[in-house]
Amino acid sequence: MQKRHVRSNLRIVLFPVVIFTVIGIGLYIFKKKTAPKHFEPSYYTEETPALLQVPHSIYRVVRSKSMSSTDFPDASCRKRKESCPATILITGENRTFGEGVAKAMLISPRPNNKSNGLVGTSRETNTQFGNDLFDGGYTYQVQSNCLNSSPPSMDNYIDVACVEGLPLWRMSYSEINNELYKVLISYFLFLFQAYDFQNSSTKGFNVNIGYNSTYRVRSPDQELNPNVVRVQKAENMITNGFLQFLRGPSTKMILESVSETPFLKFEYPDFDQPAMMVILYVWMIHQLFPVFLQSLVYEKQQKLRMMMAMHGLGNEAYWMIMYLYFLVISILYICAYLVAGTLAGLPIFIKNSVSVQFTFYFVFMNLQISMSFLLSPLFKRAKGASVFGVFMVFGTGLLGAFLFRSWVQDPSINRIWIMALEVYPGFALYRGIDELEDYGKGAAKARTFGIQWRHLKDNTSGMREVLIIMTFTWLVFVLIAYCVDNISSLRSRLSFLTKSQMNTSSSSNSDMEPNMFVQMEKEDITLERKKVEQLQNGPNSLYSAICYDLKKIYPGRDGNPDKYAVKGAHLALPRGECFGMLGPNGAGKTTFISMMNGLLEPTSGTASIEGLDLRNQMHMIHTIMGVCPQHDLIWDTLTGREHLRFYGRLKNLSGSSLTKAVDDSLRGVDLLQDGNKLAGKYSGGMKRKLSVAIALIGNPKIVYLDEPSTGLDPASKNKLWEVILEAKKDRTIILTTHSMEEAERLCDRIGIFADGGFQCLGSSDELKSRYGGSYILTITTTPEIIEEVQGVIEGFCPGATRTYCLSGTQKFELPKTNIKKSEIFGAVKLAKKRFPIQTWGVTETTLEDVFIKVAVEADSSIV
Ligand SMILES: Nc1ncnc2c1ncn2[C@@H]1O[C@H](COP(=O)(O)OP(=O)(O)OP(=O)(O)O)[C@@H](O)[C@H]1O
Repeated sequence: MQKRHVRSNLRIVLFPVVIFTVIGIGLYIFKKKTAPKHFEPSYYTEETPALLQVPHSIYRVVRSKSMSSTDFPDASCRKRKESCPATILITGENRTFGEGVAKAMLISPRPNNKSNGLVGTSRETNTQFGNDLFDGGYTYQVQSNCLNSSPPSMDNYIDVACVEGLPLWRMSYSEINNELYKVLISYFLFLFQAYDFQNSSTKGFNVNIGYNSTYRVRSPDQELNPNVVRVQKAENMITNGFLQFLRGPSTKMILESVSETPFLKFEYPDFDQPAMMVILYVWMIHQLFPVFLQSLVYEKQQKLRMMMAMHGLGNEAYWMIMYLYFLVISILYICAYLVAGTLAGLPIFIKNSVSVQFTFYFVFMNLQISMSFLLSPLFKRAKGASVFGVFMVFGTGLLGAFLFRSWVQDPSINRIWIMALEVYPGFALYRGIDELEDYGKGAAKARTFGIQWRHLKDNTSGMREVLIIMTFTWLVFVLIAYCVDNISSLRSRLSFLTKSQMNTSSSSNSDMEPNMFVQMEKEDITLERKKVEQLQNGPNSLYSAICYDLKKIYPGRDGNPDKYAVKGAHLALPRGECFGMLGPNGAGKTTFISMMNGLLEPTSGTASIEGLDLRNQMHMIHTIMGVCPQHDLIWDTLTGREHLRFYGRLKNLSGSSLTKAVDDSLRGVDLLQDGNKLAGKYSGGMKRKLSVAIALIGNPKIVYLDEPSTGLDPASKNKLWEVILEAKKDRTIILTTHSMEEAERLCDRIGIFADGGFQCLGSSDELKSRYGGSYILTITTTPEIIEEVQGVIEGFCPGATRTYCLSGTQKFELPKTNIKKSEIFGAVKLAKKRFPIQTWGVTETTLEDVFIKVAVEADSSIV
């Protein structure tokens, strides 16, 4: 069945490919345009100033009572901005040498704070070099003193401050370690740097450098390892100090900067005002929602789902098939989306973990499918559902970007509210994609990796939050959608319970019914009722379908009284019988058939089909039932053969027996040549033939045919009748028709249904002899003499009644008991001598006459 949308499914799955191809081309052009001309085509290397890690003023260590050393700066320096010195602890075997080198290491005062002398930053980093120098935080010039320096200022958009380096001598490195430990653990303060000159002298320089190792990075195996931050500059400073100590200030050995290996330099265009790319991704992923919703509503609107149910496809199976079908499309779509996005070179796809991305989209797709099931009962028309879906998708993207995003970023909004909003799947999708985009872009800038599974361990992770919420919402939606879908059958089961209680509490419920039900029952109807009552006592292998007093009352709405559509029908149909139901419009035929095929729940009474009870075994009855509804319920996008294969499978046919059954069906209804044509391109008659073939495939035990030959040409009609006559041999057929010819040709018994009940039952001949014991005389004269003609007819046949009179043409019913056919001929001959007769004729009663008579009688008997 699901093959029917191959092309449209392919179009859907290729949609992201098209979009990302366009974006990829756009980015390629952008890249070409913006690539620096003086570099190799698109490769680039970046220089980073070599920096020191300097603690921010408030974290620099000062003297306190708990510390044994008294040479630390006084705490009063904290009151003045950036005036606390940065302490450098030094030790070694030779104090004079060590203090000399440390002093030479610090650069002389530079009053103008020019960036030429920049050496340190207080900014945290998780890279060795920290090339984010210009991204906030103070930048320091470490000098021997800051007496003449200007206060912190802006230089080339960088805050530059002078910081005084304060070397303090300690007796041993263990003393330094002791102080470093105390300072760090007890006060959360940081010393600037520590140097152990060991046995260094003017002849040789051996140094051990102490650095701040509180910056940590995660290693690939998830360990938190200390990051060796900015040690290069510390090393260079002390080496330079040693050189200057030996050779004087004119000799310098300065590490200015470090260069990375070349990398592909490409800044992605910043579309993110406001979150344009995120909106696009949200639309692309969410666009399957209207497709699914429309598809579900379409099957309901076209009654295809009902048709499938009537052929044995249970609710659960339908759910499963549709769900899996949508899921397969979704998975293909996600794959196409991820591959196309990656090929287009977008960071959100390249930088983030593929498995995280796939999991996120997979969970959302499931949520989206369950939401389609949940909302589908709200719509009657597929177009309405589709329009709603499209608006919802577009609205979600826009609301997400312009409202929801700002709420997420606003720390003053309680997280609970954000989580409540994320219960709406569109916002959860927006949040997730926004996270992926942020991680992707950030990673592209820093040339690291985007979101990984380990990021989801963090309790504050937005992705973790939406994944949990979406999974929860998905399960809830599935549960609610399933309950809503089954609510009608649940209700009917409950109503059946109350009805059976009613039936057991009172043997007859006739006192519930209005007086108008009470009318004289015809003899044939009484016989049928008695037969049914006898059959009620035990199963009978001869009878395929038995109706026990089926009744249907439609509840009155808007102040109207209840409508008694079927007032109690008894019927016993032997196997192999084709039973015809005739009746005027509104008589209750469709209601009766709908109760029999499970579309409507009887108000009371029941029926047994092949021993199965209509009230609680309908799902089993569906598997042995075939239905040709009044209006063709077929998929325009499936071929006739595919229809038959689908319904054949529902009837448990498979393999070669299925192929044979399909071929025989197509041949039977003369559609073999057009079997592979789309049913949407069939003519009205061809569709009708297909509907009949669908009803008969799979050897059903009982078949309902509602006006099967409507719209067929005489030749096709005859062919179809042959098929039905052949089919009725080993099954029971109930057929409704307005064609007397069809009823007479196909039906073994006919029941005329009027005013909510059978008015007569019997074969065509029985009915004609029972209800039509008269000749019909049709006579046409000039209109002026119709009274005279009527007088003559009534004169020669007492009891003659005029049933029709229009512009000179009159019809008379002449009771067979009062006149012979030859006497009619003689009388007309005599009449011709008195007045001119244009045309005349005598016929026996037809089924049509019986029909009209019975219908009129039923109509006039209504109180
Ligand atoms: N859902 C409903 N709610 C209320 N009344 C209904 C409903 N469906 C049918 N009826 C009424 O029940 C009566 C029987 O309708 P039904 O459709 O069974 O007649 P019918 O014999 O099939 O007519 P037709 O030959 O025109 O199809 C009609 O008076 C109709 O108005």
